[in-house]
Amino acid sequence: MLQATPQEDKTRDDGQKKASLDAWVTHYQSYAAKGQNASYIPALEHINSSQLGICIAEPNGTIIHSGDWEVPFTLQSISKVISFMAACLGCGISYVLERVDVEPTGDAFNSITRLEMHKPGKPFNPMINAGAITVSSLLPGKSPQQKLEVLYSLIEKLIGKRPTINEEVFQSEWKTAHRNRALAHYLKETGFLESEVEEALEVYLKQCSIEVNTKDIALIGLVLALDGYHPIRKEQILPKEIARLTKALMLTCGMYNASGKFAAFVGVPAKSGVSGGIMALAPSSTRRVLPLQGEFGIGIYGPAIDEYGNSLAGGMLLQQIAQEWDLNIF
Ligand SMILES: NC(=O)CC[C@H](N)C(=O)O
Repeated sequence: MLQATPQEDKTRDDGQKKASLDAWVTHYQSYAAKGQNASYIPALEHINSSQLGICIAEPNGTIIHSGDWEVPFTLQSISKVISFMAACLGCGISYVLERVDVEPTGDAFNSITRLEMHKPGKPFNPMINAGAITVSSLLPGKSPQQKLEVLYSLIEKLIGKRPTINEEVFQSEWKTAHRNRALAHYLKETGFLESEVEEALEVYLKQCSIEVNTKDIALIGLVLALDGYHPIRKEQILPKEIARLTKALMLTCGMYNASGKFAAFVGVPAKSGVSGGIMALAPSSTRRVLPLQGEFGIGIYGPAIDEYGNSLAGGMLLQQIAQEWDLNIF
């Protein structure tokens, strides 16, 4: 009996995956109208909120994408994952965990309440603003520029290009970051912040303003899925311990106070940002049914967010993919 060559099989398979993504993106795009852009950062308010795009990155270099996958957006809270990894790489896991815990809060990402309720005010985890501002202050380097350089070079290794900052978004948030300033002052008073308040904020808000597209974050997700191994560079970029710890934090705290629901009903490590990005990943699974058995990274963009700050249509799209492709890790 004639059989298709492996190459033909793969092409057909990718075509099927792309057709599924196209259909789901078209379907879920209409749900964006139920969400709203993050208006507390003025520069994000006027972005076209009906956009939805996705990119999948596989270890063999295959990239499958659909919709508005190429549109640039700012990392926002997705940057917390990268700064946490960079701080662990630079100072060691135990040093970082002396200053920030690994417990979910169930509170909004920018909440201040637990800092005062639980003495001595150690931030609960690095995926909420209090923890992420602390982590930014721990990055190696004496000045904000040096700390940011550490971050940029890790990102460059991960995505293969030097990141740039969206200056308009940075300025817009810098001028209005009253709550983040309050958090940073409180953390300074309790001794968890290692740099001056304005310096920590500059690093944190600039990392939030780094511009990416869905392919970039899918690649970062892929490296995490492979426990820190970069399949295109063929290099272990992060120690396995850091990659695993980061994935655990994404699963338990990455979708803010909807993290429990995501773990329960989607079941993959994911991290969102208020600009509408979601970085997710699928570790390999022998239980999984076709079409995707190996590890892969997922990048999603849909700027209309829900009450928790997660992309509304993007979250639904991720849930659909996880269900259809049997990605749930549990
Ligand atoms: N949830 C987010 O994406 C928050 C990031 C944003 N820059 C802030 O600090 O508020």
